[in-house]
Amino acid sequence: MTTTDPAPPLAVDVQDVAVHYGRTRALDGVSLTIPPGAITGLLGRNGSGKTTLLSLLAALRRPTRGRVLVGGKDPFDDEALMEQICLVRESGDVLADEPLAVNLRYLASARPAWDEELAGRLLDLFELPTKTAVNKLSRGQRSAFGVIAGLASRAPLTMLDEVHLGMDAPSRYAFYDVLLEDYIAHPRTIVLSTHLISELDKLLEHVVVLHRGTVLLTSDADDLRARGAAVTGRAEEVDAALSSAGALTVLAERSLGGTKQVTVMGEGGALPRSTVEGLRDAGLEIGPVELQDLFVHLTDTRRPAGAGAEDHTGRTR
Ligand SMILES: Nc1ncnc2c1ncn2[C@@H]1O[C@H](COP(=O)(O)OP(=O)(O)OP(=O)(O)O)[C@@H](O)[C@H]1O
Repeated sequence: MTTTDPAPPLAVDVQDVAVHYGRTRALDGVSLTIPPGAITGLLGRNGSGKTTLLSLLAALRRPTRGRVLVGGKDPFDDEALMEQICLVRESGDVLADEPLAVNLRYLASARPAWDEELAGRLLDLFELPTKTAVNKLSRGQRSAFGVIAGLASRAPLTMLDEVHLGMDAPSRYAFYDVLLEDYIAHPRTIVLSTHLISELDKLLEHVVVLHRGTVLLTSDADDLRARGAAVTGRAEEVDAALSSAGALTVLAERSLGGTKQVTVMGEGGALPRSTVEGLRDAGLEIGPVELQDLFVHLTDTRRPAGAGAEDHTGRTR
């Protein structure tokens, strides 16, 4: 490999990891893998352990128990490997009193694959003032700076921890476009921790859901989408077809005028093909399930543990 060859995307392997902050178990018995060269969504409710997990992958802390491997190696105390790992957090790891331009020069010197041209293009896109100190920027401007730091680093493992949360909608959608375009041109492992699941749905290729410090689910995103379907049609036709469709779990219902969309999930895994065909034969439109609906269902703490499947009227079968 010459010095100009980009480093390959890095895989992540987390083995039976625990992180305890005093009596708080931020992570407990967490084992998961993150595939190299894919965009992974790290999802979880507030306090589920996302930031703690990312800080382990970036070698900012050691686990209380277990092993973290990035590209097959322990990143802790491995400077060459740490250069390949970029974590951008909303709190920002920046020279807060220094102007943006100084921060960008620092990043360019610290990141082997830093792309000056991309950084400049994003500065223009987000209209950031380069002479202003970071601590004088608005929240949205600081978020945009975090996005620039993450994307222009082109790190083989790039992790953005809710960094785009403070950006307004046009800026966020511009970010998603640039992220996808740059990821296709320069494949790397990207992990996005986010609460804005519906906005990112189509970008995600792999999903990890943490819940109360444990792994609730880890899956290829398309396999997850195939567990359910969004069924749309005239309200009475949707109701009639679903009531004779067998055991299904209703994730969400939306109505507009006489039209209804019900998002359903098959019991214990994928939705049977025969069920989908039956609904289609009834003249209903079948679309993919939204990850947001699955996420809300899976992490709904109001649902009693071990509750049976519900039909579309909410009755347990
Ligand atoms: N430095 C710390 N000291 C003590 N407890 C902590 C510390 N950092 C996190 N925790 C606790 O660990 C748990 C996991 O926190 P973490 O920040 O990893 O969650 P998160 O999923 O990123 O949450 P959010 O979505 O709200 O940002 C929480 O209960 C939190 O209160």
